[in-house]
Amino acid sequence: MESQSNYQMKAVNGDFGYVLEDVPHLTDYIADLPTYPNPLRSNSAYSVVKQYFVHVDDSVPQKIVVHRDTPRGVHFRRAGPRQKVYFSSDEVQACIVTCGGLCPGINTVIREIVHSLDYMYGVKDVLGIDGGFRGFYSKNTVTLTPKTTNDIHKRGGTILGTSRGGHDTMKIVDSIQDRGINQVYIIGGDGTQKGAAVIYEEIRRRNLKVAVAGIPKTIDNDIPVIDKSFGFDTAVEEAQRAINAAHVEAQSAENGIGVVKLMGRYSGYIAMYATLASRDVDCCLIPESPFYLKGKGGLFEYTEKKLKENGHMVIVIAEGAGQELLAAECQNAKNEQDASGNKLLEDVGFWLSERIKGHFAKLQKMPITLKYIDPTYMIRAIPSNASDNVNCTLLAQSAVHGAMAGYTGFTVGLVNGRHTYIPFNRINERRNKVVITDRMWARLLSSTSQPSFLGPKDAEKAETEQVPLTPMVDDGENHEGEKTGN
Ligand SMILES: Nc1ncnc2c1ncn2[C@@H]1O[C@H](COP(=O)(O)OP(=O)(O)O)[C@@H](O)[C@H]1O
Ligand SMILES: O=P(O)(O)OC[C@H]1O[C@](O)(COP(=O)(O)O)[C@@H](O)[C@@H]1O
Ligand SMILES: [Mg+2]
Repeated sequence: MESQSNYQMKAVNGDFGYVLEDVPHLTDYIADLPTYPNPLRSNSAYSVVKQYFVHVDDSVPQKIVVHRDTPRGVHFRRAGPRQKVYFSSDEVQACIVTCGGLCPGINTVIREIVHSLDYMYGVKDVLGIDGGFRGFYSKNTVTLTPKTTNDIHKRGGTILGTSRGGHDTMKIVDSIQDRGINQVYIIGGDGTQKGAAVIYEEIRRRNLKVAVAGIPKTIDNDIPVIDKSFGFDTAVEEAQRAINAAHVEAQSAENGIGVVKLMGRYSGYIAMYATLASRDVDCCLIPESPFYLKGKGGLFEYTEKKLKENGHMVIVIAEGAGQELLAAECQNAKNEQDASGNKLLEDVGFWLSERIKGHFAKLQKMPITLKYIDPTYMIRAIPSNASDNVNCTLLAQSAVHGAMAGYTGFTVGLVNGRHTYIPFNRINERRNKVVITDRMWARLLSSTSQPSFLGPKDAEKAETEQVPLTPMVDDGENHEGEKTGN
């Protein structure tokens, strides 16, 4: 096997097109590190498990659907406990930081990191960083113990606080060094994982024995490579309550329309899954699929048709959808960003509701009753559901096993149902988006019967790009964009 490495990724090539996109290890830049037998060897809960320890060569394929002659392709290192660890229990000074927007399950991840470090590895020193990245250099830390974190998974939000902006690499790494921290657990979304990558690089430049582990958090489910991010299931489930309310309101009025705005700045996964789950939604609008209001095949025409057929209609719109339409109409539209550099969006749900009301008022022959529901923060501020709690637990345990085993510069994530360590650059190179020429979006279109809104121009564009609008045969591609569907 040949291997080539840089700060972020070690690509190891094997036979039949096998590639391991490996994560860095402390021994890549620090020589002669001592090792210790994994304390789990004498842990009564785990010692009875046959093959509890992960084999050093275990890896997980990124592409699970293959043909007979397909090369073996990209693999990621399998997560889990190793026979040897690179930290003794009393040497570890860990810290946990949470950044970016809230998401159900953050507290569960915090709890499980603290509990796993203590109960599995005998680590007692765990610090919480207060209020996101800037907390490293502008606030005091909090001590985290199994006792103080025992029931935090029942609460929404993050007990540590979070923030956007404030990422100052030098100050953060100075603080890590000054406090003697040697394991850093960073819970956050795409922005946070970019921040984690530069922290890791600076730590490596300074030759510090500090493991940096990312745990991906995003309610938008827009982190690439991984199957699904924690909290997503909970959010989709909670969104059902808003959609149900919109449906009840719409059904109970003559020509009733319910409009629900859901999260999704750049990716419409929550809207798509909430729509597919509900069956009460007649139209789902997401950032990836441009739509138009007037004329043939437009939203107004479809709304009139639905009201005539059913007497009511439910529309789900992701907050990032239709922003270009809105900007074209509002002269004084702001082009602002939040402290992390994310685009600040106009309220597209309110805008759409007003435009629909205006259209039917002009028509005169069809009076409507429209109710607009914006449950955004209610959806992300709740505790995680049972399935996400288990998901969070396994992610936290995998992160702890990885750091104890000396891996660094990695994000832990589920790939094809297995926990893996993924190099930061793979997580940070792009954003996961709904692919509107893939099967999942086709399923949605077929379940709502909404128009595809692909005007002649879009169809032409798709044709010139040679993207099949409705693939009739299985092309065998495991499109990353449809990670949460197949
Ligand atoms: N490219 C980047 N490099 C370094 N830090 C970043 C970068 N992008 C975002 N961050 C930092 O990551 C944190 C969270 O980012 P944000 O975009 O708000 O949320 P999320 O991580 O959930 O996407 C913020 O403190 C922000 O300053
Ligand atoms: O109002 P805030 O706190 O900036 O959050 C709004 C944004 O947070 C999100 O939930 C996603 O945020 P993250 O990238 O931090 O996970 C978006 O859907 C939404 O646009
Ligand atoms: Mg983000």
